[in-house]
Amino acid sequence: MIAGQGVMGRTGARPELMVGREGLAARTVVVASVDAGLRERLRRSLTGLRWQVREASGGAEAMAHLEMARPEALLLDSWLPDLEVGEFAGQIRLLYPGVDLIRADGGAESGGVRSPRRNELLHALREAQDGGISDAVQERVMIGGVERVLVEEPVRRVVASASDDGVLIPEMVGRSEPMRELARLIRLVAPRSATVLIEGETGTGKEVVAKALHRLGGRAGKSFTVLNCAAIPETLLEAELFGHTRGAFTGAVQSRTGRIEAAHGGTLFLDEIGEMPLALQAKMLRFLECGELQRVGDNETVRVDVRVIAATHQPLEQRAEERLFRLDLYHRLAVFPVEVPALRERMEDLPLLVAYFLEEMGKDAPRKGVSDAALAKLGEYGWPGNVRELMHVLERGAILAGDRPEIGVAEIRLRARVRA
Ligand SMILES: Nc1ncnc2c1ncn2[C@@H]1O[C@H](COP(=O)(O)OP(=O)(O)OP(=O)(O)O)[C@@H](O)[C@H]1O
Repeated sequence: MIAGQGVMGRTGARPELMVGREGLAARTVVVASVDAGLRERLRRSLTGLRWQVREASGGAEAMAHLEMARPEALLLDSWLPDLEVGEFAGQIRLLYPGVDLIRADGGAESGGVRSPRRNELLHALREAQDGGISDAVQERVMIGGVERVLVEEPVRRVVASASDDGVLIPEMVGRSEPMRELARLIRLVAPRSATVLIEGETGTGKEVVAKALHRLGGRAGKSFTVLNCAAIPETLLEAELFGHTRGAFTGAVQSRTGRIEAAHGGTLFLDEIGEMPLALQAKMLRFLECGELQRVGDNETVRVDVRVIAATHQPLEQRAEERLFRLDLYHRLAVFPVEVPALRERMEDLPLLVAYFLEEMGKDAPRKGVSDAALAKLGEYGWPGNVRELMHVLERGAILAGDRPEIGVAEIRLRARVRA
């Protein structure tokens, strides 16, 4: 069965996914590494590339997967806790000559014919390895009487290349043109300290983009702090962001560090920035311009080094023109604007996203597939809630399918009035 006639009909793209009782991801790869972070990054990127990933933290576990899962490929880290890698690789060659062996240390077995499949896996491996490396230079300094770790501009091992359009971001599932463009922009701006404004409808993945910017930048090893400006009452937001001294206002029984100061050295993600009250916007602008802030009720100025990434689902420029948002703050935030596409604008990514979420759900419960008709139904929908809505529809579908291995058309419950 070939998936996604409905999707194909919509976009003209040809999803290469196989669906049916075997599930959507037809190819299997074993990832053998003691590094859980590397395995996780590989699992995410390879799942997006339609691989079913079996993880092994050592050689013996990898061997068991090779025996049980009969995979097409094995990605082997340069060190294993229980077996000597070179010897293990030699055994694999003998016992499983049909398995594509890719070694992280570039050992002899990683040669051979450079098939598209090998290239794809090698590429994913390099990406995942780079994602784990932070070459940030750290320095301890005293700020406001407190020792802080300051992160200098990093000397990154891998510098983003604007022309490298084949390189996607592992945690962002999608290979459509809008996602390629987004990945290109992320890679360009991540290593810089410029403020980024992420715009996009609800559920498109703005926070995913913000995290990718943090991970690929020089502050990867530092904190990533999220503050949703819409979730905190207006009266508390200033103190939450900037901190306050004891007695600064009724109820301030002790002094408190604000989120900006707490994020020192790292990245501060201001979600729903459009909801920030106008009075606070002036204070935020001052901080962005000089990197200094004053706690509520305090005269002392504190210098804070933080990268600010903001997100909005509102048309912020328009709100600024309507004087609902400060125009000067808009320009300061939008040094580098990034637009995350709505799901309906990249429907060719739908099968990949479905495969990815089924795989994710398969970690806690028996893995399910999706019938052709169900996938077609998903392809005909308008997705006002974007990727988040797709995830929830699949979760609900999997529960409704009960013990059946496949989510059928009846289990796909969509909001009636928003069909494309
Ligand atoms: N490209 C993607 N690949 C994988 N998962 C994604 C992708 N985009 C979004 N998601 C998932 O969808 C959910 C919603 O994403 P996220 O919270 O980043 O959206 P958002 O645009 O910030 O939403 P909101 O505007 O409501 O804050 C999350 O669970 C996220 O992991």
